[in-house]
Amino acid sequence: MIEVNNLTKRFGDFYSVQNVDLQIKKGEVFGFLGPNGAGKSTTIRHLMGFLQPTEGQCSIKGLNCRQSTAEIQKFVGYLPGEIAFIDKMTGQQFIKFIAQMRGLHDLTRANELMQYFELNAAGLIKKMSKGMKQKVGLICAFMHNPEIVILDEPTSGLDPLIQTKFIEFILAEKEKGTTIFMSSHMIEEIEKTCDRVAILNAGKIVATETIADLKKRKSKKFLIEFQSEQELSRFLGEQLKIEQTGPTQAIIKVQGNVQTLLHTLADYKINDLDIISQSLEDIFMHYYERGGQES
Ligand SMILES: Nc1ncnc2c1ncn2[C@@H]1O[C@H](COP(=O)(O)OP(=O)(O)OP(=O)(O)O)[C@@H](O)[C@H]1O
Repeated sequence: MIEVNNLTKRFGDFYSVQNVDLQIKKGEVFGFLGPNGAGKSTTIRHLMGFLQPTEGQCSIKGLNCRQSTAEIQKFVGYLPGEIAFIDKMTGQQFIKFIAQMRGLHDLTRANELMQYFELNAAGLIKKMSKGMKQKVGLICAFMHNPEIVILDEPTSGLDPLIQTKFIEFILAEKEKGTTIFMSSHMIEEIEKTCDRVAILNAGKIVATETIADLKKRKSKKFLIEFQSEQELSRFLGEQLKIEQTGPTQAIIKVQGNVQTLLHTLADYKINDLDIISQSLEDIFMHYYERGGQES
């Protein structure tokens, strides 16, 4: 549905994105993560046909994004990272203006969305908060019921309540079969909504994974307080991933089955045991910091 092949963009001597490959299937919700300046918006701008690739190409439904921009925009909904609003318009006037440009006369869906996202769009855009402007952008991206939606940091500026509503909204769109490609810094929203995720670091894709696979790799840490130093030193001889964190305390990292650890612990005198679950955020952080080398 969405194809990015060997996309490379150079600004002067600087490579903003390099050899980026992405394939997003029909009906898939695909997350695009990466630290600030990784090249997410640059990739998205190529998909919308706003930038000419230095190398490679992007296509949506088989249409070249640079050559068929107008045609693609008919069936794609787009939320830019920074929206160019016409400040002297009210939110309602802007939504109507974008609808007219799209040849959309029925504003039923736009009104439903305004209600859903709790937006009063009667006021001037220039007087709106960042979150209100973001809601105007979201309504413009979805009001024509597009089959493909491309969102650049959709929850930026939204309060936690609306972020939660946004997650429910995306899940409902997914049910309807909408194909969604979204960049984000919110790992929770990616975890809850996406089928797959690609991680970009310094212009290059460092990982493309299903959320299900990432979740399987989550490890657990067991923080154990032994009754004595002798018990801990005896335990240090076990074939486990043990890190001593105090005279009688150790952390054991377990991935997957905890049976071996529990079985081993039965032979030791312990005072206390705490379990620390690794979050998906911890897994992502490895990609962010090390450029893809997971520990
Ligand atoms: N028109 C441009 N001219 C020169 N450099 C640019 C241009 N557009 C983007 N860049 C550079 O390309 C890199 C990637 O920028 P981009 O906006 O794509 O990152 P991003 O991943 O979207 O970041 P963020 O999470 O901060 O929004 C940055 O170093 C940026 O300065």
